[in-house]
This record gives sequence, C-alpha cells and structure tokens, in this order.
Amino acid sequence: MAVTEPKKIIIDTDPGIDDAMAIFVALQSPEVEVIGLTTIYGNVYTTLATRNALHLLEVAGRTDIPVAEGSHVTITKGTKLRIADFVHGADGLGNQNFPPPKGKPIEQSAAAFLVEQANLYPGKITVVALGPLTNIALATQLEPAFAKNIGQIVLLGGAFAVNGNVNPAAEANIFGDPDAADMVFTSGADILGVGINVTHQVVLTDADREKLARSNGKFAQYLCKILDVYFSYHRDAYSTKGVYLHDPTALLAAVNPSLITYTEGVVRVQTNGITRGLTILYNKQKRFGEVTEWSDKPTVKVAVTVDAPAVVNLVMERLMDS
Ligand SMILES: O=c1[nH]cnc2c1ncn2[C@@H]1O[C@H](CO)[C@@H](O)[C@H]1O
Repeated sequence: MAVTEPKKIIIDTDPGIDDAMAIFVALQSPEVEVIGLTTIYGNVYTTLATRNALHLLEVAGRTDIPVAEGSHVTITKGTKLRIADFVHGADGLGNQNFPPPKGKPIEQSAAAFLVEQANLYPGKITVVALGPLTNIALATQLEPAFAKNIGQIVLLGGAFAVNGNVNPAAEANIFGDPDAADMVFTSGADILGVGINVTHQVVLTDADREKLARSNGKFAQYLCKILDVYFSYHRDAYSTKGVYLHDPTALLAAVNPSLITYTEGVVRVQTNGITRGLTILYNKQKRFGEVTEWSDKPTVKVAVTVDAPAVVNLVMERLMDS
C-alpha cells in the first residue's frame, strides 16, 4: 500500500484563542506535518504572538518545531495596529498568566523562513495564514519566485458578500493589513481564501465545551481554561449560542479540502476610505466592456460552503484524543 506523506504546513499565526485551537488540531492531524510557526500581530502584538507560539509548543511537547518571528509593522510600515485583545484577553490566551516560555524564536525572520522553506520544497508547502498577511506579502517581496514555489496558501480572511467583523465592510485579518492582503491575493500563488461568510457557520456550542471539559484530552483541558474570554466576547457581540471556529476551520480546509466547496475568481482588497479592508471577488460571470482593477489578475479560490458538523466533530475529536 502506498503511504502518502503528510503535507508540510507552516502556520502563520497571531495566537489568539482560536489560533491555539487550530495549532493543537494541526499537531493532532496525521495528514499534516507542522514544519514551523511564523508569528504576526493581530489578536496580540507580534512580540506576544511569538511568546504565545513558543508557549503553545511547550504545552504540546513539540519544541522541535521552529518559531520564526514576523513583522511588527504593516507592509507600508504602519505602526498603528488594530489589536483584538477584547476578543482574546490582554495576553491573547484568555488572561491565564501562563509562565513565559523557555524557548526562543529562530534567528530568521518569518518572511525569510517562508522563502527558505518554499525554495527547499518547491510546490510542497502549504502556508496556513491565520492573521494579517504582512509576512506572506514580505515573502513575495523578498523572493519574486515565492508565489510559484509555495504549494498553497490557505488563508483565513475576508468577508465575501457579508458584513465584516471589524465594521460592516471589513474582516479583522484583512483590515489588519489591507495592502498586504491585496498583494497576496494578486500574487499568482495558489490561494484558498476562507472568509467569515464560511467560518460563521462553524459554531462550538456551550454543550460542546462541556464535552471537552469532561474529556481527559490534554489539549481539550487546556483550551477549556482559555475559552471563557472567547465565549463571553461572543455572547456580548453576537446572538450566536457559542463561538466561531475561524482558525480551526481554515486549518482543516488545508488538512482535508473536501470539507469545503469553493468558487474561483479574482479578489481585490479596498485599501483606503470607509470600506478599507473590503474584499471583493469578481466571479467572472460578466464580461465587462472596459478594463477594471480585476482585469488580468490571477484567479484564486474562495470558500463558499463548509461541512460545519464535520469540522466541529473533527476539532472535538482531535482535541479530546490528546
Ligand atoms: O469581532 C472581532 N473583531 C476582531 N477580531 C475578531 C473578531 N472576532 C474574531 N476575531 C479574530 O479575527 C479572526 C477572524 O476575523 C480570528 O482569528 C478571530 O480570532
């Protein structure tokens, strides 16, 4: 029997409670091999994202996985960042005051690590991007062949034909660095965008959390501790009975593409004005008579539907079986 090699993935992350969940699910997924974490601002500042990434790997007993620290500023060197500590707690991990990690990030920057790995394993690496897209955009600037060399980029970002979660126009990861997002979407890489139009269908309920709490799984137990802040944010902000599994859904779309369906088209990102961060997919159903900002740009995949019960089940199973 032919044994299929696990898919090599690099998770670009801003941990973050749902990031922690996605990282743990990835470590429990035999279909993939996590070859590195790269860090970015978003849910927390980049320095704290690095600290949390190292901490999560220590919790998992996987300090063999390198962490490369990413950018502290946007692709246009912007320093006024929007940090979602009100979603994840001031420490990004549910205000638990975890001790500082013992480990350190590698010397290489996130962008340099991404470029190096894509060159080492051309066409073989999947980047799962769970935060603003600055590091990926930097990688395309550092190495013009990056878009060609990287296997796939599965990114959590955008709100396709629905309201955003920062404001009615914009989703948080795209809003974090719209210029970088537009560069990545038009880079020519094989991209699958998973937006909140899809992830808002994937809800972990109170009953699911109680089931996690009753299990002996190491990751399930850890997550139950940090999930409180995430649940109370959702109770205040939405009328959903539970929390959205944004990052785990994007991760599982990379692990098992049959969990989602997608459409194809050209995505551009609004980079200024009141709709800064808006993602617009041109679905190619109309042949426009004139040249538009979408003309002659590379096509990407955008997720349309998700098997939400299957995603929730997989997340639960893998966290409980740890
Ligand atoms: O309401 C929100 N504002 C800002 N960020 C959010 C909100 N809800 C979730 N996230 C975070 O942003 C990504 C999804 O857009 C997820 O990583 C999630 O943790």
